[in-house]
Order: sequence, then C-alpha cells, then structure tokens
Amino acid sequence: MSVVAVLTAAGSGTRLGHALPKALVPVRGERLVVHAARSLLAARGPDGPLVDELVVTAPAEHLDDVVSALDAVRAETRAPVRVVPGGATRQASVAAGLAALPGALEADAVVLVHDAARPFAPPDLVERVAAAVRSGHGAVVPGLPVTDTVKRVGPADLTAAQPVLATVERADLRAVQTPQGFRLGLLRDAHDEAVAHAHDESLAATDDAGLVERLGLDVWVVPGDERAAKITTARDLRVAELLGDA
Ligand SMILES: Nc1ccn([C@@H]2O[C@H](COP(=O)(O)OP(=O)(O)OP(=O)(O)O)[C@@H](O)[C@H]2O)c(=O)n1
Ligand SMILES: C[C@](O)(CO)[C@H](O)COP(=O)(O)O
Repeated sequence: MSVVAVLTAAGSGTRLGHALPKALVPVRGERLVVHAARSLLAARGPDGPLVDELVVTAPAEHLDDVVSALDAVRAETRAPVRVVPGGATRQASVAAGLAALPGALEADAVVLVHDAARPFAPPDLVERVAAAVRSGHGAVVPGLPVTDTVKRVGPADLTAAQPVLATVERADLRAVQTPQGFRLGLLRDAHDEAVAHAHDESLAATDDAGLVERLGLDVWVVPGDERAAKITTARDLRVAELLGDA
C-alpha cells in the first residue's frame, strides 16, 4: 500500500513577522521546510522507508528557493520530492498538493499531510499516524491533552473585557497537530466537497480532519508529541531554536 505525503510550506508567516516566508526561515541551521521534510522521510514502515513520494507546496514567488532548499533532502532519499505552488489558504495549498500527486495512486493509499510550521515532529509520530490509518481508520490526527482551563466567551473583541459563557470540559479536549493521515480517496472527497471555501481564509478549514468531519465521517485521535509544536510567533521560533527536537 503506497504512502505519500503533502508538506504545506506556502504560507507567508504573517504572525512570525520575519523577512522570509516562514518555511524558509532557518532554525538550528536549517530551514523549517527542510527539517519537516526530513522528519517525514526519516519515518520507517514495515518494509523500509515509509513515504514513497513527497509533494511540497511553496509560495509561488519563492518556488525556486524552496526547490533549492530541498536539494540536500532530495539527494538523501529514494522518494521523489516535488515542489508545487500553493494556494491562498492552507486548505487551498493542501488541495494543490493532492492535485499534484500521481493520478494512478490507489484510493486506499495513505496520505500524510504535514506542516513545515511543525519542523520537529519526530519520525515515530509520523509512523504512529500512518499505522493507525493502515489499521483501518480513514482519518487520523495526533493530539495532546489541553492543560489550560478553557472558557467560551461572548462577542470576539480581543481588546476589551469579554463575558464568559461557559467553562469547557477540559478532559474532552485535544490540541491537534500534524502530520494528519487519511485514505487518499477520502481526503480527495473531503477537499472536493469544500472547494467553494478554499480561497477564503474566514471559511477555509484550518486542518484537513475538519473537512472529513464536515462530511459526517469519523476522525480518530492518536497520542501527539510536544516536539511537533507549531511555530507561529517569534517566541515560538526562539523556543524551537533552544529546544529543537529535544
Ligand atoms: N496559503 C497557505 C497558508 C499556510 N500554508 C502552510 O500551512 C501551515 C500552517 O499555517 P500557518 O502556521 O498558519 O502559516 P502561515 O499561514 O504562514 O502563518 P500566518 O497565518 O501567521 O501568516 C504552514 O506550514 C504554512 O506554510 C500553506 O501551505 N499555504
Ligand atoms: C493544521 C494545524 O497545524 C493543526 O493544528 C493547524 O490547524 C494550522 O493552523 P494555522 O492557523 O493555519 O496555523
């Protein structure tokens, strides 16, 4: 059974506020997209390297920079590594990555969708997600228990005091990460169904499992890993520089 991966790296990194698009920002001597590609390609399956093919989405105006950044990775792996332009939202970028996968892939192939913004996801997390899909779950996300107390608030005005509507039951919550894993046919159907929302940031899904949920289908959570933390802000980048994959 084939295992392919889409690595999203087409974001601009507005909240990071760096001169470079986020995926090209260096941390611990390598760009985020390089770390994330290595995590995916280091994962092992029952018969050797897990991932058969990797498609990376890049900002259209930085396509060549992402291609060059991945030269060393390409030389280290037998898996084809291709770079395609992403879209206006993460959802549109994943759709572009799916469209670039070989048309002949079987519908029950496993597809892993990972973010360059999570550069230190350990290979065993990648393996855990893929194994859960292979074992029969069509949609699998890694998740960690939420440690803060979480409150639902009234009208979203972050500059003023807001009324608390409820305290959410924390034991039921998971903060989900990537890579997320799917049967390819299921993920293609989920994206096809949501295509009308793909170019509008306020309507697009923030993760792929959300699109499967919109179809009314089951999504399963497996244990996540703190090392797969997302780099969103400059502080996250400083933490990643200090901790790396520790
Ligand atoms: N149009 C987009 C937007 C995001 N992404 C990717 O989706 C992942 C998660 O997105 P996020 O962390 O929000 O990155 P940015 O969109 O770049 O950040 P910001 O919202 O701060 O601009 C990242 O790997 C990012 O490169 C993408 O491929 N295409
Ligand atoms: C896909 C994701 O990384 C799962 O936590 C997350 O939803 C991406 O969100 P962002 O707002 O695009 O950073």
